[in-house]
Amino acid sequence: MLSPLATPAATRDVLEEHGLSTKHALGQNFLVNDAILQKIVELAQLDASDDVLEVGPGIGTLTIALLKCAGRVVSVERDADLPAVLEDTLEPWADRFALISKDALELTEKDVIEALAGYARLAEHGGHTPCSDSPRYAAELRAEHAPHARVGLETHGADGSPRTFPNKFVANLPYAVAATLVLDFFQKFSQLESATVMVQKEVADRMCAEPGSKNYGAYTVKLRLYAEPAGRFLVSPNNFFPPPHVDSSVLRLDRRPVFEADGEPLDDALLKATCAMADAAFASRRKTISNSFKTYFASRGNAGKAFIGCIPDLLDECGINAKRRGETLSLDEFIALGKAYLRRESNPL
Ligand SMILES: C[S@@+](CC[C@H](N)C(=O)[O-])C[C@H]1O[C@@H](n2cnc3c(N)ncnc32)[C@H](O)[C@@H]1O
Repeated sequence: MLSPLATPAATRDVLEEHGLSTKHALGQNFLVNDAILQKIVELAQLDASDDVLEVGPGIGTLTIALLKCAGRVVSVERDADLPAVLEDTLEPWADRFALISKDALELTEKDVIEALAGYARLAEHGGHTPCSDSPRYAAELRAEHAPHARVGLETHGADGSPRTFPNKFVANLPYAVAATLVLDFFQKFSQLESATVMVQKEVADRMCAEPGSKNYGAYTVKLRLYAEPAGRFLVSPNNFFPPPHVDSSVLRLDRRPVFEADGEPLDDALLKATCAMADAAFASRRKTISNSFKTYFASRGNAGKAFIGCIPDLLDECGINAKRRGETLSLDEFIALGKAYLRRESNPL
């Protein structure tokens, strides 16, 4: 068994011991089936060289599975009642686990570096860190002395190549913020190689949607600039305590290896412009792309209104028929629009 907490009885017992009950407002639907944990860690392809970022450890059910299969785990939890629980349930792994108590939507790189500095302190003081003399921990020891230096995020992969922490994001996410968090983390943590996340099934459908389908929208385009779906499976409500009212999916997204359009790297300005083109194309989903662009720019002040006259040329330059709808455009066409947009001397972004 990967996690002794993955049963309804064990989950109820832990909550009762601490005088707690689940909080619906925080999306607290705890996993109670070990077979699902097994499938999550398999999909995430974890090994001891992986450093994992988790959002919402809850009482630690999935966290234990992560600690058994990966190297270090840093978890972010918003519920102020849970650190005391996690101190108990994760006690055997205290040397490889760090908790950041805050809203994951506000997580910064600095928070993660400070969590790493915590590991370094343990290593230096003998702690319980079993591999404190391994090269993987050298960077953290340096982080102790310069906790805000970027070097604090350096670590080494299984093949000994340098990389930065955390390289994998694995979580059973609070559904209300799941879509936002996944996109935000791919944008914010450039070192993330993949995200393996439990989300509401409909959110997974949006993340995986292809052009021309009803689930394809501005969010899909933005996420797919950063990552590609690499596998998923369905999870029914009876695998949670309490059961949610929706079906869930676990989805793995792998970072796109290189951001390229016509052989050129996508820089931040182009990523931002391409995201704006996605918002513009889906501003009025039922309208033609030309009219949807007009609606979008009309709502963006005088500079936006002034840009409306450029829309026919912009579409023409990218070989996009003005009568098409946003949902038919491929990722490459959105990137082409972003590039053409940036070529304009004055743009309202
Ligand atoms: C679906 S539960 C998952 C719990 C546990 N990982 C499991 O699989 O059983 C979601 C968790 O996210 C936490 N949470 C909710 N909103 C959050 C936020 N904005 N930032 C960090 N954690 C949050 C909840 O308190 C809860 O522990």
